[in-house]
Amino acid sequence: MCSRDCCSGPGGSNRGNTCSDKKGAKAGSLTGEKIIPTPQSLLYPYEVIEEIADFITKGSGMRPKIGIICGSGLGSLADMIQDPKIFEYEKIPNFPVSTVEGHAGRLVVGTLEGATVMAMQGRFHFYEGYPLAKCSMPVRVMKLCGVEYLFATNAAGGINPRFAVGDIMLMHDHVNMLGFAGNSPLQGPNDPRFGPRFPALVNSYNKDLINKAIEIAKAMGIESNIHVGVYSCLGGPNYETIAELKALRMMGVDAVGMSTVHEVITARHCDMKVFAFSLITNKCATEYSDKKDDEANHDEVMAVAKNRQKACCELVSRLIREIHLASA
Ligand SMILES: O=P(O)(O)O[C@@H]1C[C@H](O)[C@@H](CO)O1
Ligand code: HPA
Repeated sequence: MCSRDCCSGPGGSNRGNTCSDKKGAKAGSLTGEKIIPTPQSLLYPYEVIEEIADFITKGSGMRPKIGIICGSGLGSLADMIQDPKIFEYEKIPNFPVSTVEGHAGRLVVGTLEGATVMAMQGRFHFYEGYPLAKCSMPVRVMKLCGVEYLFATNAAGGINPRFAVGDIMLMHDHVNMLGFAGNSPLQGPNDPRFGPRFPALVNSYNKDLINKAIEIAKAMGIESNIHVGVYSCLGGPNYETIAELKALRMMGVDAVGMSTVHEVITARHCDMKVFAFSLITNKCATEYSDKKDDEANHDEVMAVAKNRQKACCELVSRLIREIHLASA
């Protein structure tokens, strides 16, 4: 049994894949260590991503243009897809499995508002024990399937006091807390077939798509529930302390979650256009109190997502329609 990350972690086994231990190499090093740190980018070489992408494009007979990542409780975004071809994660070679409630664990390929799309009904989080490169590996699969636009969605806690539960925050920037701690999905040798060694991240969130989404929200009559703001990803799985939330607010963060940022970094590295939003599922307290209401919990997150799925679905489908019409 290999002790490297590619073979260990949730979902565990290395299914049919890339690990050199399979070919008989011994885990170990000159110093006798049993665990060899593997640079993140070596976990999924280009050729492996290409194999996964081929599996999906051949299996679906499609080259999707738009990729969607469904946040916690937002799996219904993928239920809108017409003529869906469904790939259970556990049946996709070298794919991790989803371990979180509200993340079904399947890839859905089909059409939505005339556009070809692929949606992840279930994403991978750092706190599940996956390294960031593994969490965001599906974004590279999307790229090699032909995806040009990434729609990333998440459930998040609202730190901005103006935000109410059920509001939608269009992301226009992020604060990468895991990056501050020295972690990146791009860590390790760079493969220029994906993108440059030092990608710039200013203007990561496509302004045209944000503006179109605001227009759509106006047309839907939900303008007062829409904000534009800054998201930050922490490692989780614990929710934040009051002191952490205060610090995030001072840094200009409006909403906090446990995903998306590393997916956006990976998408921008390979030059995808990005649209992302947070559904505010709970308000984060930034003052000390004894109120139990101040404590976030996943059941509440899921319940709010369920209540607001209709609005989220409409926003996403209308925006996809605009992209499709503009390129037709
Ligand atoms: O996958 P997302 O970011 O939507 O999920 C959020 C963060 C945690 O996974 C979970 C906490 O309730 O919801
Ligand atoms: O308050 C939160 N913090 C972190 N992640 C979250 N996901 C939903 N709500 C939250």
